[in-house]
Amino acid sequence: AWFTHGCIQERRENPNSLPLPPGPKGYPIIGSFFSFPTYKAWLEYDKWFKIHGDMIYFTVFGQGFLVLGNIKRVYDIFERRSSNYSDRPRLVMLNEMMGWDYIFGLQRYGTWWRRRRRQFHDHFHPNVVNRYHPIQIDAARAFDRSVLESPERYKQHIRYTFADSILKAVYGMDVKENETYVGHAGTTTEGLASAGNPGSFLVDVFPVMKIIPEWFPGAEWKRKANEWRYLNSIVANSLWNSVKEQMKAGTAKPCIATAMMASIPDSESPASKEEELVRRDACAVGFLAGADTTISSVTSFFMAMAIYPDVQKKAQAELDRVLSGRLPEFNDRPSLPYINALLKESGRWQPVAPLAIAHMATNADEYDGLYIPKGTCVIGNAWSILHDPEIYEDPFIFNPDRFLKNGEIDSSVQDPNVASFGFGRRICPGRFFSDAALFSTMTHVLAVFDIKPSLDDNGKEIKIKPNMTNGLLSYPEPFGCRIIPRSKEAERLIRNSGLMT
Ligand code: HEM
Repeated sequence: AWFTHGCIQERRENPNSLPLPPGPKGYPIIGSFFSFPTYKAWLEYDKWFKIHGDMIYFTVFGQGFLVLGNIKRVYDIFERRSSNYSDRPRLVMLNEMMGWDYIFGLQRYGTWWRRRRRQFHDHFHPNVVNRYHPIQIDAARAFDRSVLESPERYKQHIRYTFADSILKAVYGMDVKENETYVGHAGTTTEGLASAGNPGSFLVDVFPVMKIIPEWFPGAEWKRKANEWRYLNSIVANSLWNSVKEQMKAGTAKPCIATAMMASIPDSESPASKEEELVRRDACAVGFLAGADTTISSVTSFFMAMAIYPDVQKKAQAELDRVLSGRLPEFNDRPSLPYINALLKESGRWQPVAPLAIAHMATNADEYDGLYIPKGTCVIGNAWSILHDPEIYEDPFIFNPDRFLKNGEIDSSVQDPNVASFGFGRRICPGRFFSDAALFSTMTHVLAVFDIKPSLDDNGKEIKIKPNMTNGLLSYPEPFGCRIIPRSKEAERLIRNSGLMT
């Protein structure tokens, strides 16, 4: 069995003998093992929806999978029946072997998860995230300066910028002194990206493979798992312990970690160790869950701007009108409808998590005359929802105008946030922080730089194909672009931006 929980279909739970949802034909025992998609599964599922309908069910070695293909299905299941569909499958590779268990995004639905999510929510809900706006503006301006110095390293600058703002907000620390941890976090999330979709590693299908030793031929995955596990334990503990030391010495800067530490009940009480662990984990998740997701979004934005120069020009024209020669601030946002539409389109065009993160059915259920077994792994295909041509005309084109009517955001067009940040009780709790990070970074780039495709040896622009990588988190495949200051005045604005913050 794949997961430690609920993988056996129990006949007595289906007293009405309802049929299972439709899906590809499987074989005895192995089920749909040979057709189980592991490469860009969202595209394969999208094809299956056209054959079997908007909800597909199949099994692989007894484990049931339900994939939901449109907004009605995800709403019915993840929102209206959220008490039954908020659990997570336990993946052997991710949870047991790579040591990702302390991250509540991957924890089972229950008290352990709820306590961490509540701590996290207290510091990331929409009414408090504006506390971090000054940090995010500083970071965006530092990003502009770094890109001016070395535009070819813009991807490293994105990582550095985001790490800087999250480190400051969560741990009150500067990225300069903590680059090692940023590197570790990057390496561990690479592991998460590759192992997070069910079926990515054979050990998920055959847990007995756990006992294979590292030195065994072909056991590279096992060596990798051990390395990721080691780095995870460093990331979980080191930054938290540093803040603890600083608090004792009276040198800690006020931040989320200090606020959380101050709220730990009396250190003599037996519960306090556990309370500390809950807070330590809630801080670490901010550092880990936010980085690569936001980085992928910003990189896709660069890719879109290089492919769609007219969109870029429109966005710059709007910024120029509103800013008249200064850099952006958060309170400019209501005056920037085209930029707001561009942000929405960035969340839709190349979703960072095309299948979100799989949920699991706690109990057997009956839905729409169909039977959903207990322990079914339930996947919302965010990619399909965000590329539904009925809702978004020409879905492969990057077109912010689809969200505008008479120069204002058209609220009748479906907001990509209904799928891009996941679903129901597990919806991304970092989305407000992320939205602000994307606004500040994208506006700071567009205000002062032009983004263009790289040139070939004959000085001709190289056409960029918007290809994305496989995995739980999907990133743009490498592409070349040039980032050039828009004018001498823009360059001066960037150089002086350090003096303004
Ligand atoms: C573009 C940026 C981001 C995207 C696209 C994104 C997307 C997602 C998705 C799809 C999920 C899974 C939801 C589900 O299970 O249905 C998720 C969960 C989560 N995200 Fe994000 N995220 C982003 C940024 C962030 C940031 C900046 C943070 C933290 C500061 C964060 C923290 C989390 C956490 C803690 C969870 C786990 C929630 C749970 O299981 O209860 N995310 N995110």
